[in-house]
Amino acid sequence: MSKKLTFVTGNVKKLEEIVKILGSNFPFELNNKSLDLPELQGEINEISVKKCMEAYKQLNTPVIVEDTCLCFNGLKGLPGPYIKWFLEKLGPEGLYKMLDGFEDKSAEAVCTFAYYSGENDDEVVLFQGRTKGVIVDPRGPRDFGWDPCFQPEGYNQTYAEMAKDEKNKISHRYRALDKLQTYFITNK
Ligand SMILES: O=P(O)(O)OP(=O)(O)OP(=O)(O)OC[C@H]1O[C@@H](n2cnc3c(O)ncnc32)[C@H](O)[C@@H]1O
Ligand SMILES: [Mg+2]
Repeated sequence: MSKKLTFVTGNVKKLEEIVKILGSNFPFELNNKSLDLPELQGEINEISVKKCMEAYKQLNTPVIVEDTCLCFNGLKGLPGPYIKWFLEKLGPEGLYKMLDGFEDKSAEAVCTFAYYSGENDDEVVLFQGRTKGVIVDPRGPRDFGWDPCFQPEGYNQTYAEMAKDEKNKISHRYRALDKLQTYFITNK
């Protein structure tokens, strides 16, 4: 193994899923570093690029970060990147109630990985995965974020009710990691 990459997150549940999804099929050594990185406001891609550069500034080594958004179509994409704060204050029930006055309960979970090698001519590379669904009255275990109120399209279970392996086959995170994996396997 030549390259070492550092994945920076303060979220253990994210890390757990990433390790499971990648399994042994990843050509680089992936270390984890827990930092609470500042997240600037803006559009999804811009936030990810800035988060990645901030991680690089702090660690000075090739880094990967991930940012997850939950976009309500009825609210024109909000809370989007601000979902963490909405979830923290309102909980999954409150997220569902936010859509009370809206007929459209559809939403999209968006996961963006950002990688920066730190090498001179390189830029931050993004890998994005999206999963469509609807926001429902929460059902299932409460161990990971907004999982209880997100029901993926074509399923009658919420992410929280699904077996972890099943979520990991269709999730926003899986889809983003699939692209990231292909990139690193091709650029070994
Ligand atoms: O250190 P980082 O990686 O930023 O970790 P974080 O917890 O701050 O994560 P984000 O900034 O990406 O904010 C996303 C929010 O959505 C939650 N979340 C992320 N992925 C999720 C998933 O697959 N299912 C449910 N909730 C999720 C997460 O717990 C946060 O509250
Ligand atoms: Mg964060």
